[in-house]
Amino acid sequence: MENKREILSVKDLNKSYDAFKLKNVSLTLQAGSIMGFIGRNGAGKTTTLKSMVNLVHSDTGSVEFFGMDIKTHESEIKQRISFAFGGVDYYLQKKLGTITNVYKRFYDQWDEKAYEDYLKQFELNSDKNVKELSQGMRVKYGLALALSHHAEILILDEPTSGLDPVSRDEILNIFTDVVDSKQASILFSTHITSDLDKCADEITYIKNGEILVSEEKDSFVDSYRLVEGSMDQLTEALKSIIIGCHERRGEFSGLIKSKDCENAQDIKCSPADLESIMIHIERRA
Ligand SMILES: Nc1ncnc2c1ncn2[C@@H]1O[C@H](COP(=O)(O)OP(=O)(O)OP(=O)(O)O)[C@@H](O)[C@H]1O
Repeated sequence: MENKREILSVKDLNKSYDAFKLKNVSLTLQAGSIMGFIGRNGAGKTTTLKSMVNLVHSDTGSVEFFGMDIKTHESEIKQRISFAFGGVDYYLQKKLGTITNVYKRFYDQWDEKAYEDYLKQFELNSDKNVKELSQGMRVKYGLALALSHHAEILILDEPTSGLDPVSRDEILNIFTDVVDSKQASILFSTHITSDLDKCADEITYIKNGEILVSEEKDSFVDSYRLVEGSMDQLTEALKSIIIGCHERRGEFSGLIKSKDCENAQDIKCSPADLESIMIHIERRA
């Protein structure tokens, strides 16, 4: 990626609830990139994202946006970022125009022309109430707000959940347009790994409150291969390198590290995708 510049740095975040711990969570986001944040239900994605923007108070650790600490420069940082946890699903009885009039007062860099353009592009009508919008339209409205104050980083918790494949594709296209035109970088959580296959540059994977991996998506995906075969092909040597082996109807499937491919000759070995990697890693004891 050209012009790597770190615009978000999370270091060793810890947060304890009664039955859950976020443990030493660290990640960095580069300018001009889309980072997908994945993990099972309850793995700690929302807690991490909320801790970043100080909606959850971490016990220890630091979060810096543009080199400034969120705890000491919160209002300055919040002028330059945007975050959304779910689509706009509050003030259901209010017109979009009314909500926008309140929202825009918080932002020094509000750009009315950009906002009008996004409304047009997303086919949204200011005179409609939120309750009249579909889920996809609510997400688009949230994006129109986020993008109209020149936010440099968008932090979005499951922005595509509940959307049909066509609406999801539209949202992902908007993400890539925004990043490619250098308007903003995006960090978003999702369970829909195929969305990330389409648009993410980087992947951060959290498991049980700990970051398992945070790196470039292509190299992460390429570091694994999917192996399949009949049970009699599952030798002791293969068992020692296979990850998350699963047996079904006399056939096994699992992951191996790409570097171990030469030890799995005569076995069907194919490229992995994020979904298969996640499934097998989660199956690992
Ligand atoms: N305010 C809270 N008090 C106590 N426990 C909490 C609180 N908020 C979250 N948790 C717990 O922390 C864990 C992580 O929750 P979190 O919402 O961060 O997970 P997630 O990865 O976003 O999950 P999902 O994909 O289901 O949205 C869960 O076990 C949850 O019950």
